[in-house]
Amino acid sequence: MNDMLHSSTGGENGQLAKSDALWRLLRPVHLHLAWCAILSAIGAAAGFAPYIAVAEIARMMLGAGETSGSAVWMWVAIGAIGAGVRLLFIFASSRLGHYADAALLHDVRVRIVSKLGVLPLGWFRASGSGAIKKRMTNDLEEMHQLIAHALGELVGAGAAMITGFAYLLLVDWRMALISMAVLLLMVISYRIAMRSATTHMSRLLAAEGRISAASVEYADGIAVVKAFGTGGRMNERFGSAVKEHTNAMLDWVKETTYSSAASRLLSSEMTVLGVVMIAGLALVSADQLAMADLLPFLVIAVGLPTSIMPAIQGGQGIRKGRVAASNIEELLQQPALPEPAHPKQPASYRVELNDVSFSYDGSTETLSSISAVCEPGTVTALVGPSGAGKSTLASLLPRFYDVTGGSITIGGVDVRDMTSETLLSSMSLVFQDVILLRDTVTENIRIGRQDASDEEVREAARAAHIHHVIERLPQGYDTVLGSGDGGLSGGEKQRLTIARAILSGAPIVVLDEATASLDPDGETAVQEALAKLATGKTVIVIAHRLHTIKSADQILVLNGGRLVERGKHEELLAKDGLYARMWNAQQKGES
Ligand SMILES: Nc1ncnc2c1ncn2[C@@H]1O[C@H](COP(=O)(O)OP(=O)(O)OP(=O)(O)O)[C@@H](O)[C@H]1O
Repeated sequence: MNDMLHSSTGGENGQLAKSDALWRLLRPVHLHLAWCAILSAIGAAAGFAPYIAVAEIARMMLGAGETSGSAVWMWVAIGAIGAGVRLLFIFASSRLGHYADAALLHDVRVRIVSKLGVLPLGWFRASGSGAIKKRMTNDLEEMHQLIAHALGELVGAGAAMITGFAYLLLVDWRMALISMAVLLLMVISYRIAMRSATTHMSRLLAAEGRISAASVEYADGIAVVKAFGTGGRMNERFGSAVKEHTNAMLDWVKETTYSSAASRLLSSEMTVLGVVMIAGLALVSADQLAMADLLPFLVIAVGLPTSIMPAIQGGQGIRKGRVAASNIEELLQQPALPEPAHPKQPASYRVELNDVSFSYDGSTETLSSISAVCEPGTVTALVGPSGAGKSTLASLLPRFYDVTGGSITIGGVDVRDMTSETLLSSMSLVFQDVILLRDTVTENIRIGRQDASDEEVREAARAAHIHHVIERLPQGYDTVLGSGDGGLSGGEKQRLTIARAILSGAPIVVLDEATASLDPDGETAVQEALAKLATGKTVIVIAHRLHTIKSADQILVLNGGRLVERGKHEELLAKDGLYARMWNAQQKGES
């Protein structure tokens, strides 16, 4: 069943495109691979020489051919040379395969990394880290298997079978055809067993996906599971995914019981031996075949099924490699963020939205005709119901995506006319999903400005009201943080990123206020840290709790991707529109 699990997982659709992708990706090592295949074929063919030598010597002993001592020694020499050539050529082919593999994968890795460096940041958000990791690890591993192993295995197995049959045909064509028929039956029964592999495999993969999602959900939500007992929907989801996986597996096993057993029976050496013996002895007793000519079939035909599995596995390796190559090529063909031919430097840090529209899919407008000016030294708050487009609008400033209509300018220069470096170094981004690197606290803050001294890092931490928290950590500023670290609370992590932003000193600050409610002390600390960060800068803040932006210089109220109200807190309350309704609702909720 394991063989079946690894069999074809895709239909014929797109096979051509996948082959093209593989061909293109392998272009730099085409010559290496051709040599690798040639060496492997010669090695595998030469590997038959010792068996042929044994068969020929046995034939001579039984009087079917030349019996001179020199002929025996000649066959001994041929056998020994064949074994030597096999060792040498298979070794050389494997070396060459691994050499081509190292050269190509180095090249592909470099291309992927440089591509990741120029892709729009929005692509990363949309793809998710899992998909990127898959390209960098699983797909590259499949390519490695193809180049370093599968190709050689497939060609070697093919060459071995062709050489074996060619020799057997020379000995006796009838017996050779009988042996071939048994192997053909084996391949046919294997194909029957694999007939519905695609459907079963998709079902199994879907079930595996659900098990993995349910496991992540379970691990992430373990606190809730423990707090509310071990039952509940999470267990149900996990249980049903496991059950579906088992059923899919059982259905497949049930359906393929006979064909699988038949292919195993036919592929067994005993079956080939039995058929060869019966057919051979029948021909011998009918005086159609010399006893000595039966020997090569007992020695060689019986060994031929052993080449079939490597051939099938090599074929599967190539199929998987093709899918991996098409995934990698898809990534390499993602359009890069266009960089300006003649980059400009902004004269100031006045942010202007001019009739900005944006659509994720090119048809539905997520933002429509938004115009506003954010002056340096002021705070602009973006508010509105969930899904109004606040995060989308904020993400257009650092060019996570490019506007689809209108323009965004900084100091009069369109953001698309600045290099990514100029643009990103002009702004600090403080988002809710705090990313901490697996590194020390100091280095996590120093991301803000690489050349900052330890003292400057501490200064920024003090300004962000996080210094005293860091001091209490086991190794202070040298404590190593990272995903899953339990050392810092949500508010503390956010203040750490604020310290980063303070250190960078970027003149524009885009921040997404935390939606998670902090304890009053934590919230005051975050607010004070933000106030320090914002001083004298162009600040654009996505606000969820309206009381935190009461004193903003301007509040832009978004609804359904449109700018429906703008003004200061009091002015908007007096308007008695959407903002006033949101304010009243939040006041009521809090009281
Ligand atoms: N990557 C994306 N691809 C397609 N549509 C998206 C994407 N991100 C957001 N949207 C859609 O765009 C619309 C605006 O979403 P956005 O996240 O900007 O709203 P928001 O006002 O920030 O909401 P919230 O307060 O809940 O964060 C929503 O309908 C959302 O489903």
